[in-house]
Amino acid sequence: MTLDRFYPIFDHSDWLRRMLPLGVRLVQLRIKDQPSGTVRAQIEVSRDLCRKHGAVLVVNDHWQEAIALGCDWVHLGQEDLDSADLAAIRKAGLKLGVSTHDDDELERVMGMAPDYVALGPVYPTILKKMKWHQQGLPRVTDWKARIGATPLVAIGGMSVERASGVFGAGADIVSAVTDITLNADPEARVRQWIGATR
Ligand SMILES: Cc1ncc(COP(=O)(O)OP(=O)(O)O)c(N)n1
Ligand SMILES: Cc1ncsc1CCOP(=O)(O)O
Ligand SMILES: [Mg+2]
Repeated sequence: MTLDRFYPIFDHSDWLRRMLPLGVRLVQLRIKDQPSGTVRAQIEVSRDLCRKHGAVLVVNDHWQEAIALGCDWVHLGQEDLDSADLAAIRKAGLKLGVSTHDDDELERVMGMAPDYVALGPVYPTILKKMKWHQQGLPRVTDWKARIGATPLVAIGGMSVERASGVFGAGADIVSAVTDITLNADPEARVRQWIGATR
């Protein structure tokens, strides 16, 4: 299965309800600091919305809930991977996307046969405080050379205007948060993204 080249990330199923009808085909639900009942309910609603619209849902962090609720994909960062049960994730048939930021992390995750590798932040991000300021485009090219056929997701400070340069550097997929969620017209921005990536 080939993943769509545009990969928005949202923190609530209401965003998916708005954006999936526009043609989003790959989306992440990234919920932080919510009670477990809310997390489960959000995943369930998002799962059903994605099924209805024929989109791929990636659940961030909450791999146990993703298994329990019959989801298809999880995204795990390095700290998540310290405690996640990869065998259980694979046994349940879930696909796995992983975050990387440096050589050691890349070496670690390639041993897990991930279904995509994300590199970030390619550009400075305002979404969260990170140890890395910006990886830059040469790093995208280097990562792609090292992971071969595994899809490479570029994340961090992405915008419609930056997408073609990032694809040119070797990314297969571009992921964005605040370029959409903080835009004055998020629907129009998603339409621009879809136009720029298909
Ligand atoms: C596509 C994509 N890339 C990277 C991340 C970051 O994951 P992680 O390092 O676990 O950090 P949190 O998002 O959980 O704060 C991601 N979620 N998606
Ligand atoms: C979660 C995450 N991981 C690396 S950069 C990033 C944030 C991306 O957000 P934005 O697209 O707003 O920079
Ligand atoms: Mg995480």
